[in-house]
Amino acid sequence: MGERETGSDGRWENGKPGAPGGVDFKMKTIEVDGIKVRIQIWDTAGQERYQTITKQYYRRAQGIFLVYDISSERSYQHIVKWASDVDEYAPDGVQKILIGNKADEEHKRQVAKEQGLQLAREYGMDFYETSACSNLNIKESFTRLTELVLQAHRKELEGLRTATAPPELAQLEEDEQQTPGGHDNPKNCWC
Ligand SMILES: Nc1nc2c(ncn2[C@@H]2O[C@H](COP(=O)(O)OP(=O)(O)OP(=O)(O)O)[C@@H](O)[C@H]2O)c(=O)[nH]1
Repeated sequence: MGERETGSDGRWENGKPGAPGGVDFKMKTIEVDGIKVRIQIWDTAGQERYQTITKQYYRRAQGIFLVYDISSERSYQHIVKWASDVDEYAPDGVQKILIGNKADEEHKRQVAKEQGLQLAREYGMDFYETSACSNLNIKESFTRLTELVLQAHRKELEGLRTATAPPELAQLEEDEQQTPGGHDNPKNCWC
């Protein structure tokens, strides 16, 4: 989707150039529930000729936007194919959101909002109509997808928090005494 922001402090940053054909990479830091989350965004091309490459990027995805253009019935019909590719190549727990983009082009609309909602319901996904031009629902949809990814990885996050928490002082003293080279046994060493 054609995001247009650039720069740091919550705005888009261009990723390293040189990602292979059909893939655009950007990074952004957003805050969700008081947690600062740095997200990597891989924008894979829709064209058929890039499919072999772009499918490889699904494997490590944690969240995916399936995007159609509200002014193109054809792009809406294509979502079925994208969804089946995602099922085949993305990890099981991947979080997905359906997006109807170009909502600013109301005069060219070919896909009713209800059709988007209906498809999203069928797939059990959240749904947003967005506009990269008028900035409609861009922040909301990224925040929601990040929220879903965080929720899906809550257990891993809790594990990380526990693992990095500083041990209690008493625990440190206890560990020191059990160490072969600890003060209670100066003759012991590691060699
Ligand atoms: N009016 C309008 N135009 C948009 C919007 N988002 C993207 N565009 C235009 O649509 C065209 C395609 O945008 P891209 O960002 O290249 O779309 P893409 O899905 O990455 O295209 P592929 O790389 O072919 O998959 C460009 O001319 C954009 O300016 C939008 O929200 N509203």
